[in-house]
Amino acid sequence: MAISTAHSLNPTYSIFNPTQTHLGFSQRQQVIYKARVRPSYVITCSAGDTIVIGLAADSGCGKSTFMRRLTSVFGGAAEPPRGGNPDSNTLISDTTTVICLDDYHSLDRTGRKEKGVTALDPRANDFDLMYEQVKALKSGVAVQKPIYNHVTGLLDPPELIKPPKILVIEGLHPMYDKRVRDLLDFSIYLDISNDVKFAWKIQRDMAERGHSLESIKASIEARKPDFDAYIDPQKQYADAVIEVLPTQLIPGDNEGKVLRVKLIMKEGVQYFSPVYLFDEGSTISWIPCGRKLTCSYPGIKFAYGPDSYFGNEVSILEMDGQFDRLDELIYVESHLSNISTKFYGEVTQQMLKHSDFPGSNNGTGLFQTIVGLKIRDLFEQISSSKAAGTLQAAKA
Ligand SMILES: Nc1ncnc2c1ncn2[C@@H]1O[C@H](COP(=O)(O)OP(=O)(O)OP(=O)(O)O)[C@@H](O)[C@H]1O
Ligand SMILES: O=C(CO)[C@H](O)[C@H](O)COP(=O)(O)O
Repeated sequence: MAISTAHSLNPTYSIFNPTQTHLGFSQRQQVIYKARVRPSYVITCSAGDTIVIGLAADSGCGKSTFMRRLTSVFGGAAEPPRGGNPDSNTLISDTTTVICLDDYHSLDRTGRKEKGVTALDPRANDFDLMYEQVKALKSGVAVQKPIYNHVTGLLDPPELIKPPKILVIEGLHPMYDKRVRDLLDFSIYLDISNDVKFAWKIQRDMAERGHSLESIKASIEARKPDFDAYIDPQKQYADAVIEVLPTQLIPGDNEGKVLRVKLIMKEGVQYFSPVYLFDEGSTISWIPCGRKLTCSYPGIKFAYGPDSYFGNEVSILEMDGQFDRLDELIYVESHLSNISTKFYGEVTQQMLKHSDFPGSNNGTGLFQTIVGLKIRDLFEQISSSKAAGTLQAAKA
């Protein structure tokens, strides 16, 4: 994608209204903030073919892991912008650009502390800027996106983001603001139940970040009211939800190691046809353990069927338990339809390729991989329908 002569767009496109105050920022704070993040736009030659995917979840719920699986489906490594801020949250590959919506925090760590708001509170985020920039990228215009630095807790100088083929916006609020939501071609919500979230947080923040059990509990409790008010309700808008629950195969289990995972897929979404097990629309329960699939205690159970979710018609595919041998996943894959693979065994191949990623032996990894393949399929369908439209217009 070539970039034409860079120049600012019409000043009326400016994001910041000088009369608007950002949650009671002082005059000085506003000046610093605006200087840091005020975007300078660049017009590109792109025809605006970018498709936009939204991925919502709370912090520590597997968004990065999912993104690594998704970018791998398209091939090529995803890396931060070359020569840019080493603390950038952006990941760029040949096909995809993943931006983290934390970059639209309008209050830095100190600012949030002073105002007594969490990062989940919409008042700590700049939805006008998020909307303008996602809209610009979708229509082929590069933007100077702010960076929220998780190391320092400050807003860093912006980085240039060019319109990619696929733009993924991941974070706390991709579906909160209707204007941003309406720009999404497909949306996903990772719904991690409290017990499981707690187990994952302990595992990561205690082992890798040296936090105490008490501080992890306190941080989860402090975020919960805002999580319930602003993050969780977004799942009603998602085209696909990956819900992660404690297993039902071990009565009273609270270890969070064996998981029951549901893939909830909305019916009637353009360019997306839900995956099914054995027979589309039937209600099925399947225990695949036996000669073709090795299962140690507590085994594996699949379920599939139609259902309703927030008043929408959905299909739900469920897996409870974990795989002993990933190569045998091919047996399960061969019973799934509409998985949008390009060759027999592609799901199994992807899972084997990333067997070291968290969740590779259970439904989280399996369903994330399948959603990645569905996104590739959606992208290809949208691209070919746009190409067909362009050809027709040229003929007319
Ligand atoms: N499917 C999974 N199974 C088990 N543990 C998982 C799974 N996904 C994530 N985790 C755990 O949660 C931690 C956070 O995962 P990840 O970094 O992908 O989440 P995130 O949503 O990107 O987090 P953050 O927003 O805080 O950067 C991992 O280190 C791992 O311990
Ligand atoms: O919920 C979060 C999303 O990742 C973070 O807590 C939020 O971005 C604030 O970051 P930090 O804790 O580094 O100040």
